[in-house]
Amino acid sequence: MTKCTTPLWQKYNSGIIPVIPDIKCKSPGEGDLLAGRNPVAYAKSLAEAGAPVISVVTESEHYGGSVELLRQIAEAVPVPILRKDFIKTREQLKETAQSGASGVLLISSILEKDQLRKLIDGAISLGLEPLVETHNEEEINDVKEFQLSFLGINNRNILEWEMDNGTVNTTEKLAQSVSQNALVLSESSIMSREDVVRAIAAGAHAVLVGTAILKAKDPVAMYKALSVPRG
Ligand SMILES: O=C(O)c1ccccc1NCC(=O)[C@H](O)[C@H](O)COP(=O)(O)O
Repeated sequence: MTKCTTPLWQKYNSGIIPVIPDIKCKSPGEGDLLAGRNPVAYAKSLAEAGAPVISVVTESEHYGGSVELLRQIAEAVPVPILRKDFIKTREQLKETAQSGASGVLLISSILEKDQLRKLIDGAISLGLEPLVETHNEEEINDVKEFQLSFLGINNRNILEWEMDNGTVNTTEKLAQSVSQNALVLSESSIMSREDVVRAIAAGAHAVLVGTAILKAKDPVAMYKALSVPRG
């Protein structure tokens, strides 16, 4: 039950910092991010560049995504796909599994603890690897009772719709407080190699990057530039 973390650990153990590209068609802060590109072709190019996992934002109103896009990318790309959305129900988990995703984001700030527990169990029972996302010390403490293989630290407060200035400082503050033997993913606001190095030095094992790759003149070159050797 480690569909996403296995390839991430393999990359990490090979000495390269694993970078998960995040595909979002637009964002509240940046507007259109695809600039006329086909998101499926974009996903394929990043898988070919070495991405061990690809993340797809399916929320439609703010990020322009869809479950249909998730399905198309999962069908076209030979690496595990992680679904990012505001998942609150078992129905959404079923839809995620049926679309061909391997992992699913569960956001601790929008879920009661019991609801989160049920969704973690539900995801696992459907063959999905849950990525449980936190943003502050309280949330890190709240999820300590769960045995997690994949834990996210979002450098932004997702409830502010990307209008806040997230920084890797959040990962630097929180990564050492993670008590599980989990793969720790630093998400959002990672713009440079220096940010990647800082996140890993703080205790993260992998990073998730959307905007910096999407906005680069040459996304594949940017992807490779961010995939730096570890320490
Ligand atoms: O991260 C979330 O909790 C989330 C949930 C549902 C839809 C979108 C969500 N966040 C947006 C992202 O996933 C960011 O695109 C991602 O963290 C990359 O951030 P950035 O590199 O700053 O574009």
